[in-house]
This record gives sequence, structure tokens and C-alpha cells, in this order.
Amino acid sequence: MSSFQFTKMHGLGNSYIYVNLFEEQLEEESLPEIARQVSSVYTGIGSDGLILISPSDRAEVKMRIFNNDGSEGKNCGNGLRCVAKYAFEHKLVTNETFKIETLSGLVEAKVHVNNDLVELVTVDMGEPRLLKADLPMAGDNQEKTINEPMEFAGEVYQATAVSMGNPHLIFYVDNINQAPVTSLGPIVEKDERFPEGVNVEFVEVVSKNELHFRVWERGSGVTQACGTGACAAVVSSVLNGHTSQGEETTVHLAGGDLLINWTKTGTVLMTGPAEVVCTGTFFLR
Ligand SMILES: N[C@H](CCC[C@H](N)C(=O)O)C(=O)O
Repeated sequence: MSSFQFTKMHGLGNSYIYVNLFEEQLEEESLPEIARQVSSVYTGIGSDGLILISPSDRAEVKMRIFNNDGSEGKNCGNGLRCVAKYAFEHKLVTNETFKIETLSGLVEAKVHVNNDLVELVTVDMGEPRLLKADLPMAGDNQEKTINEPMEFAGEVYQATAVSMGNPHLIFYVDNINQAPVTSLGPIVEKDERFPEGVNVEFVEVVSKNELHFRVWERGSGVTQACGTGACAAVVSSVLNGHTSQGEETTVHLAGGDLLINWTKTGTVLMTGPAEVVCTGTFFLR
């Protein structure tokens, strides 16, 4: 019976099981099954997935993320803040600002330290990608999808597509508490126009600097928060004229708030908390 040490961490309630591959070894072909096992609230630890922290030849550390269905995501905003906290507190890095490698490129994290503990993290998530080819999604590869009518299950919705290294489709609603997260989310996630699937976000505009936000995540379903999704929602809101580029927007997610700024230099800054829940030994079935 093989086992490994883990740390459960969360960003605004979006929790993952973190494994430090500087110290542990996991078989590559077992990773999807390990993600499914640790994520189960009944027979596992309970989380939205698995995140691996490993050495990198391009950055101080590398992050890989697996959703709770075992699929591998290419980026994870809440995960990046927790990886940054873990790396700093476990002395995998020496500076308060450092780079993290993801499957969708390098990002830069800055930890905000208080009494040797990291409470808040700011991540420069890089530039959003707006072309259909970037998501990927069906249609003219060089076109963008901004406030476009799209039909799902017989209804037409206005949709905006943004990639933060992973795909997001954003819908605007008048009342976030009535957003069709569990009814429309799974339909859109698996729509054939998104060959790699898509994360589905619902946004209520409160003001020019404030959004309400809910999410149906690709590979995990409803989560308390989605960092890349919040970044995509702010980019979408600028593109749709609801908020302004270069100004900080407060995004109210189910698990709490993120501060997001699609800067005038073109990259998206995300600031929010990262917390440790527990550590332990997991015994693989
Ligand atoms: N479900 C996402 C990965 C997790 C992203 C989310 N938890 C975040 O904080 O960005 C995907 O398959 O693209």
C-alpha cells in the first residue's frame, strides 16, 4: 500500500491537496486516479483536486493541477497563491517575489509576509488570450467572442470567451443568486464547440469596480472560487464596458473576495488569501 505526505490548502474555499514532489514521488500514469481518490469527501480527503509542487528548470517551482475528475488543468489562480505560500514557508524559494511555471507559461508571485507567515499573495497572471484559437473553441481561429449570441439547450445567451491559459466563458446576469450555475454550467462545460471543455462563469455587475461571481468549473463542477475565472471575468467586464482597464476591481466570489486589475501594461494582477487546512499521510487504494 503506497502512501504520500500531503498538505490541504485553500484559496477562498477552493481547496486542493498539495503534494511536494521535492520530497515525494508519484507515478505519472497514476496522477488522474490519485486526484480522484484524494478529492472524494467520502473515501478521500475532500477537495476540488490535486496540485503538485515540483522542481522546474524555467522557474523556482512548477505547479501542475488536476481537477477532481482527474483531468489536468493548465492553470489555477487559487492554486498559484497556495503554491506561493507553501514554497515560501517551506523555503523552496528565498525571495518574496519569484516565478512559478505552469502548463500555460510562467507567472510571477509576490508573497505578503507577516511574522514569517504568508497571508496574502499577488500573482501577475500574464496577459489574457482572446482569440477562438486560444481557448480553444470552434469558429474562425482569429476571431474573438465578445458579447456574442450562443445557443445552449435551445436558449440564446450573450457570451464572452477569455483564456487565462485555461478556457472561460462568461455570462452576465441581473441577480447572481439566480444564476443558472448548476443547470447551464454542465451543459456549456461539455459543449462540442469547446473541444477541451470550458470553465463557465456568471457575473452580476455591481459597479464600475465591483462584480458578483459564481462558477461551474471544468472538471470540478461548482467551486467556492476560481482565480483564473475571476481574472477572466474582469477582462470580460472591461471588454463589455462594465469596468475599466488599469483600475482594481473587487470580485465577490462565494468563498470571499479577490482584487483583480487588468493593468494598462496588459497583464492581469490577482491578489487574495491562501490558507493551510491540514497535513497528513494519504494511503492510496
Ligand atoms: N477547472 C480549471 C482548473 C482550476 C482553476 C481554478 N480553480 C482557479 O482557481 O483558477 C480548468 O480545468 O481549467
